[in-house]
Amino acid sequence: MNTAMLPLALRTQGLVRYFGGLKATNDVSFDIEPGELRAIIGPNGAGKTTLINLLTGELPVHEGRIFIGQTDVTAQAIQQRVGLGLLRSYQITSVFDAFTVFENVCLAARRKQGVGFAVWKPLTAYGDVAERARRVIEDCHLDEVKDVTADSLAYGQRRQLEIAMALAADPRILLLDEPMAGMSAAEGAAAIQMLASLKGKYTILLVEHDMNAVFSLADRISVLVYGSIVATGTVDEIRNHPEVRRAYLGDDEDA
Ligand SMILES: Nc1ncnc2c1ncn2[C@@H]1O[C@H](COP(=O)(O)OP(=O)(O)OP(=O)(O)O)[C@@H](O)[C@H]1O
Repeated sequence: MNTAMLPLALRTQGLVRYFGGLKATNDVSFDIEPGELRAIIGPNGAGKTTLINLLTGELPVHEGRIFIGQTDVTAQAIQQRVGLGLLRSYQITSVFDAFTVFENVCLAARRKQGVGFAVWKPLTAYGDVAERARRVIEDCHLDEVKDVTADSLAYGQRRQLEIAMALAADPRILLLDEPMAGMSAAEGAAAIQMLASLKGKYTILLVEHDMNAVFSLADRISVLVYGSIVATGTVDEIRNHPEVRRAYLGDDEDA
C-alpha cells in the first residue's frame, strides 16, 4: 500500500479520562498511519479498555481530541465514528447462523454500500460485493469454510468471520480488543497467522494480552502504564526498552 500521501488514520492529542479521582487515561497522544498494525499493551488496569472506549465514543473524554483521518470526532457519537470508518470488530457484525461464511461477508460488504439489498435476489448476485467478499475471505483465511453455515463454525473461525465481516465494510481503521480471548492454543495460532496476513492491507489497532502475538505481529507497539503511554516503538525497541521491561514485563535487569 502506498500510504505516503494519505492522512493519518487515527490521531489523539492529550486524552484524559477520570473515574472519580483516578486518572485512567493520562495525556495520551498517538498517531496511527494508514496500513499500520499498531498494538497497545499494558498491565492489568493500565487503561487499555478505557482508551478503546474513548476512541469509539462509548466513553466521553474529559480533555484532549480524537481525529479520524482529518476529522475531529471528539464530540461525535459512536455511530458517526463508525460512519467515518472507525470500527470495532463486533460493532457492525451480526452473524446470521443460517447463512454461509460467504453470504455473511457479502451482507457486511453490501451494508457498507448503504443500499438495502433485495431479499429476492441472492446476495452473491451483486458482483462487486461478491468480489470484495471473496478477497476478504481469502485475507482472513476462511476459504476452506466459505460455503459452511456460520452455526457450524468452530469458535475461533467464528471470531475470524467477525473480523472478515468488519473488514468487508472497508473500515479506515479496525479496533481489535483481545481478538484471541477465549481461543484454544491452536485457534490462537490460526488467528495470529490470519492477522499477519492482514498486515499492510488494512489499518489495525490491536489491544492484546498475548505478548508473543503482539511481538510477532505489530509494526509498532505503544505501552500503557497507569493510563500513560510510556513508550512507543518497533518490536525490538519495545522488547529492549528498560522502562517497559520494568513496568510491564516485570523484569529487573536482563531476564
Ligand atoms: N467504569 C469505571 N468506573 C470506575 N473505575 C473504572 C471504570 N473503568 C475502569 N476503571 C478503572 O480505570 C483503570 C483502567 O481500567 P481499564 O479497564 O481501562 O484497564 P485495562 O488496561 O483495560 O485492564 P485489563 O487489562 O485488566 O482489562 C483501572 O484502575 C480501573 O479500575
